[in-house]
Amino acid sequence: MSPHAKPLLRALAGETLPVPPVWLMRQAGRYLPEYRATREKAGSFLDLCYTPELAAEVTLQPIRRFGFDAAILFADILLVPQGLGADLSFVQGEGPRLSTVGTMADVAALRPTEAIHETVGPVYETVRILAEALPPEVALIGFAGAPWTVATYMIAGRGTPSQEPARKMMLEQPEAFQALLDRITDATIEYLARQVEAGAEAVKLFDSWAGSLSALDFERVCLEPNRKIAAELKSRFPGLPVIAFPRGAGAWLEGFTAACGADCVAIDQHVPTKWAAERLQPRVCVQGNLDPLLMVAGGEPLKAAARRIRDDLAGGPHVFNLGHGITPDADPENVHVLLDAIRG
Ligand SMILES: Cc1c2[nH]c(c1CCC(=O)O)Cc1[nH]c(c(CCC(=O)O)c1C)Cc1[nH]c(c(CCC(=O)O)c1C)Cc1[nH]c(c(C)c1CCC(=O)O)C2
Repeated sequence: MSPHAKPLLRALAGETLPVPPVWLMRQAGRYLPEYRATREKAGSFLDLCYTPELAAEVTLQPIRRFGFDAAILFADILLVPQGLGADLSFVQGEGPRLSTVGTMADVAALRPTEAIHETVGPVYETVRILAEALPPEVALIGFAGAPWTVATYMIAGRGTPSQEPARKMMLEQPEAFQALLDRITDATIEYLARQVEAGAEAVKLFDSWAGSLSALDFERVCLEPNRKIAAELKSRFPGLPVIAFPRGAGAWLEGFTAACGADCVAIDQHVPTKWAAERLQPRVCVQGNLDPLLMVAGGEPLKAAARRIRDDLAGGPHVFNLGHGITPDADPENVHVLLDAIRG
C-alpha cells in the first residue's frame, strides 16, 4: 500500500476527503481502563514512556478499541529536557517536576544535543515497534514539544498557570533565554529526525502555551523556532508532513500559518471553524477543534458540535481532532458517539 493511501497522510498532503480522518489528542490516556492497567504494570509514568513494549501497547490500545486513522507515539514533551540533563519526575496528581534553568550558567551546563539519545533512545524503539505493528491504513505520528512550551517547564520546573517564570526570564535575561530556546530547538530537530528514521510518518509540534506570549514576542519565540524545526526536517526528509499546534495563538494564527511552513495547523476550540475555513484552509490542512468537555458531556451536544465542525471544514483538507487533549473524566463510549457522528 502506498503511504498516501492512508487517509491521514492524504489530508496532510492537502486532499479534501469526503470523511475527515480522525484521531484525538491524548487518545492513549487515563480515560481508558486498559491504559490505567498498563500504566500500573509499568510502575511510573516515566517507566511507561521508557519501556518500548508497554509504550507501544498503550499507543495501540485506542487504535484497537476505536479504529482511529492515526496513532500518536506514546511519550511526553518533557523527555527532551530530561535528555538535556534536567531531573524529571511526575508527582501523582500534581504533574511534572523538573530541576530549573534560570541563568546562562544553567544553560551552559545542559548536556550537548548528541547526548539526548542516550536518555530518549527507548522512544525510537517504541516507534520501530509501532511501525511494524500498526494496521496498514493507520498513520504513525511522532511528536515533540515546541521550544517555547518546553522552555516554560524547564524554567519554572513545573506547569504554571500563565508561564510567568519563563516570561520573566525572557524579559530580564534575554540572552540566556534565547540560548535556551536555541538549545531546545537543536535537540528537538535531532529527536524528531530519529523518530522519522525509526518510522514516524508525520510529526507534530505542541506549542501548548503559545497563547501566553505577548503579540510582540510571538514571532521570535513561537513562530521562529517552529519554522526552523519544520524547515530543517523537511530539508532532511523531503515531503515529511509537519503539524504545528500554536495553541491560543489568536490573531497571530493566520500569520503563523502563512510563515511557519507546516502542512497542517491544529486549532484549539476557541477558533471559529468558518474563519479557519476561509483564512487557513486555502494554505494548509486544518486539524481540530472539538471542545474536549464535549467528550465528558456526550449526547446530542457532542453529535451536533462534531457535525458542525466537520461541515464547516468540509471544503478543504481537514483532520478531525479535539481543541486540546481528552481528559481523564471523559467517557470512552462518547468516542463511539463522536465517530458515528463524523463517519455516519
Ligand atoms: C504540556 C504537555 C505535556 N505533555 C504533552 C504536552 C503537550 C500537549 C498538551 O498541551 O496537553 C504531550 C503529550 N503527553 C502525552 C502524549 C502521548 C500521546 C497522546 O496524545 O496520546 C502527548 C502528545 C502523554 C501523557 N503525559 C502525561 C500523561 C498522564 C500521566 C499519567 O498517566 O498519570 C499522559 C497520558 C503527563 C503530563 N505531561 C505533561 C503534563 C503537564 C502532564 C501532567 C498533566 C496530566 O497528568 O495530564 C506535559
